[in-house]
Amino acid sequence: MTTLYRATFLHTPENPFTHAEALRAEADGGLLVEGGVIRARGAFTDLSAAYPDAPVTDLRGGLLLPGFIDTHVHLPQVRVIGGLGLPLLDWLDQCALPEEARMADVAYARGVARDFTRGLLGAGTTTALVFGSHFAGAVDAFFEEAAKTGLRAVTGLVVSDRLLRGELHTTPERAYTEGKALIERWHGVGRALYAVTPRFSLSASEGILDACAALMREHPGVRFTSHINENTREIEVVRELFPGARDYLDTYERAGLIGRHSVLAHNVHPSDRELGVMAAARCTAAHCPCSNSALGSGFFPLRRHLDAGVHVALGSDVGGGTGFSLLKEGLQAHFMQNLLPGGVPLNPAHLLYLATKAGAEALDLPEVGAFEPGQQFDAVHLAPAPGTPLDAVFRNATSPERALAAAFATGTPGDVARVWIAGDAVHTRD
Ligand SMILES: O=c1[nH]c(=O)c2nc[nH]c2[nH]1
Ligand SMILES: [Zn+2]
Repeated sequence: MTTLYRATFLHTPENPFTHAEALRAEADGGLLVEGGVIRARGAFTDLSAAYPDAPVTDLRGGLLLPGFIDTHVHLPQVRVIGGLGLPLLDWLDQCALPEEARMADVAYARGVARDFTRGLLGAGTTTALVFGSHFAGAVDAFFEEAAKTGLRAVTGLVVSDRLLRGELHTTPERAYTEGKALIERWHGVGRALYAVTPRFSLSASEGILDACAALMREHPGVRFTSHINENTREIEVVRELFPGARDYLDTYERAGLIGRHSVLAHNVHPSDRELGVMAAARCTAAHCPCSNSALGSGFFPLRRHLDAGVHVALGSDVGGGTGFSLLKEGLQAHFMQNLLPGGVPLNPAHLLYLATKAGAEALDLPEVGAFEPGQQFDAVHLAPAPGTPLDAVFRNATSPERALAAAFATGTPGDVARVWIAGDAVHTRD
């Protein structure tokens, strides 16, 4: 099936942190999509002349962006968003972990997976690196829900063997066998990819990190994700637990877990050595600004990451984060860099890149992240309801870039009118 989409569209096929003019915009643009793949892109008048028989879907009056890519979000925490006012370790104990224990019940986990997937798609997120559950049945339930809805999900069994609560602990042997079974069942099936996921070094012994490394070695192509350097108290505990490690990163590095397919969430308090190793390994820091603010974790040192050459993408970190919208994460990143002495001034091109192409790079998914011919048509149509302030800005914007800035400043999931993955409509606002 072929469709010619007519829209004001923007995308960042290049990295605006390293390329001038990275933001590409068409005020009256056309995207020719055939079988879910973008075949041609340009001014609408040119495309309609070249493809006069293609049926036109008219999306004028809003903005069409590549689908958002969330590189850090927790499946079992959708129902506990809003536990404000606690630092990380207290928030885990009081808010997150009691809910995560409920995921042992697969029927409960199915409901959570539905809420979660709806939250992502409704915010315009089409690809997500998802911290799964400590329970294999819940991870299965989420893979099934993602397959049903079309969401591109990269996820896995979360493993820990200490310092959480008994129900959430496993053993290195079980972590390996359950992980292996899930990889064999899901990795590379449809749009699903597996991510080996020790929760964080605080809750993961060397034995369980070694089990994770065995899964990575035996299944090339699976992704790796965990947390790092989020909170000063957490870092102290990790230092005590791993007296032989040079730093937090080293707890993963010496197990063989750091490489091109590794995504480490937060990294608010890194050392220069850690940044150097992350850059050399070409792994990614998933920056989660709303979570860092809500949990009081600190200001992400974006300048130091960029100077060291570390790739950075964006994560919502639901439920430490405050919702699924990567527009809100972009705005909060902008605020925090503004407030941080020596912070990086972030313009709309940076924000769009962080919310889209940067995530595709992080996950090594060249088929998504922008509107290049040959890429999948994963897209979000922002079309605010008539009479809203964002609608007023859109109707009076002097350029697509101005409208994009306003979308980050004041856009919400309520402004997401329609979302496509591989050309299929996966969400339509009521
Ligand atoms: O923001 C966070 N959310 C979590 O669930 C978590 N677990 C370990 N470290 C974490 N940080
Ligand atoms: Zn997290």
